[in-house]
Amino acid sequence: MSAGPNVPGATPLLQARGLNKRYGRVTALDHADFDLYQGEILAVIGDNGAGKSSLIRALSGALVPDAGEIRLAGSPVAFRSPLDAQAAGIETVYQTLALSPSLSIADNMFLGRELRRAGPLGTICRMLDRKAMQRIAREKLTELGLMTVQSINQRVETLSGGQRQGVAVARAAAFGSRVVIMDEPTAALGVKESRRVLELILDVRRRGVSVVLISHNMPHVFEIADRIHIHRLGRRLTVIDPKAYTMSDAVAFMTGARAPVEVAA
Ligand SMILES: Nc1ncnc2c1ncn2[C@@H]1O[C@H](COP(=O)(O)OP(=O)(O)OP(=O)(O)O)[C@@H](O)[C@H]1O
Repeated sequence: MSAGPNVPGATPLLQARGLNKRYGRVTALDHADFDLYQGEILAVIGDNGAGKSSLIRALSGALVPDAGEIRLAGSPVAFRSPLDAQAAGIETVYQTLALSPSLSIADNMFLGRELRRAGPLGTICRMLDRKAMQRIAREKLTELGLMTVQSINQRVETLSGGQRQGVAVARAAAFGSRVVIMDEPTAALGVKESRRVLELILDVRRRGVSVVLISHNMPHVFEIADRIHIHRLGRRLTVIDPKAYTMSDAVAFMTGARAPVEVAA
C-alpha cells in the first residue's frame, strides 16, 4: 500500500529513476527521476524545453524512454502505449487534448473504452450502448460542474476552447482511478473556468487519486500543490514544499539563478 510522502519509508505510487530520451542531438530527458505519492498533488514546473512534457509522456505511455525504470506501487512497469497506462489507472490530459472534434462529447468521453450492450446469457454484444454512455457522460460532467453545453451529443468541434478543455479534464478525472496527469490544464481557460478546473483537481485528490500538474502558472501551482518538482535541463533538479518557499525562489531554481536544495522526495 502506498502512502503520503510524510510517512517514513512510504513507497511512491508512481516512481521513475534515470529516464533518458534523446531526439537526435536533443536530450529531452537526462537521467530524470520522479516520485509521486498517493493522494497528493505534485506540480511539475520548469522552463520551456526543460523536458516536463517528455517526462509525463514517459509516465503515461505516450513515449518509450531509451533508458530508465518506471515503477507503479513498487512494481516495474513498461508502458508501450497510453492504453497500457490507462489500464493501470493512469489518465492524462495532454496539451493537445487528444479529442476527436467530429465526435460528440459523450463519444469523446468513452473514446477507446466504449460500453457495449449485454447480449443473451450475459455475453457482451458488438452493439454500442449509446444510452448508457450518454447517461454516464452527462452524470460525470454535471457532477464535476464543468459543462455549460446544451447537449451531450453536441460535436466537440462546436465547443469553445475552454469547453473542450473541460471535456478533456472531466474525462481524465472520471476515469483515472490512481493517477491523473494534467499538462497545462488551465492554459487556454478564463478566470472562472480555471477556477473550476482547480476545484476539480482538489476534488480528484479528495477521492484519494494522485494528481500530476504541469503548469507555468505559479499562483495556481502554489495554491494547490502539496509538493513542487522542479525540472531543469532534462532532469529533476529538486523538490520543494510550497509552504517553505516563495514563487520567486521557485523561478530562481527553475532558471538556474539559484543552486538546488536537496531533493525532499
Ligand atoms: N518529438 C520531438 N522531436 C524532437 N525534439 C523533441 C520532441 N519532443 C521534444 N523535443 C525536444 O525535447 C526538449 C524537451 O521538450 P519538452 O516538450 O519535453 O519540454 P517542456 O519542458 O515540456 O517544454 P514546454 O514548457 O515548452 O512545453 C526540447 O528541446 C524539445 O524541443
